[in-house]
Amino acid sequence: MNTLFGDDVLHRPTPQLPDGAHYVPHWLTLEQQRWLVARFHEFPDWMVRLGRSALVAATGDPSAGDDYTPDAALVNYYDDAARMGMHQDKDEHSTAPVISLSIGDTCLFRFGNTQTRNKPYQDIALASGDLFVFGGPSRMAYHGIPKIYPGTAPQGCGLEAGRINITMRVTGLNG
Ligand SMILES: O=C(O)CCC(=O)C(=O)O
Ligand SMILES: [Fe+2]
Repeated sequence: MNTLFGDDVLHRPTPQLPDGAHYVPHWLTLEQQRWLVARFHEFPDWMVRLGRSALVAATGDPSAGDDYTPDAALVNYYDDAARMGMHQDKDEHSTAPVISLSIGDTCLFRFGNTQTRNKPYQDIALASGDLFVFGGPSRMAYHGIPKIYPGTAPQGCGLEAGRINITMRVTGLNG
């Protein structure tokens, strides 16, 4: 085994598991692991194009998307009771804008300041189809979702209930 702490060093006793639980050590070969990891780098071109056109629409600057190449997207599903606490999007090592698209139920989006998770903040109702961009001096603004408004998804948006939010990001990571 080609690892620093193989099974000979890091002893991994075979656990006794209850019915229905199955543990298969080393099921994936290294080649299969490499293949799977490589799949994570296949960010779809259509989403890069979507991100670029969103930036152009948001800023009104026809060249705003030229240097923008998102390499990650987070998709969150919110049911009636879901919330997201105030936070900064700071896992990325790039200062490029975050682009947020909303589909389904309207939510209350709390968009705050870059210093604290508390006031001053603004509450904005993000509805299905809305685009929100936070870049430049707002890139590190605290934000969160205190509330979903159930039953507000428009007919034809593809979602019967709940809300989907897609955020595109430039991670600035090579990994
Ligand atoms: O759902 C939203 O509009 C915000 C999502 C968000 O802040 C995040 O995914 O980091
Ligand atoms: Fe966020």
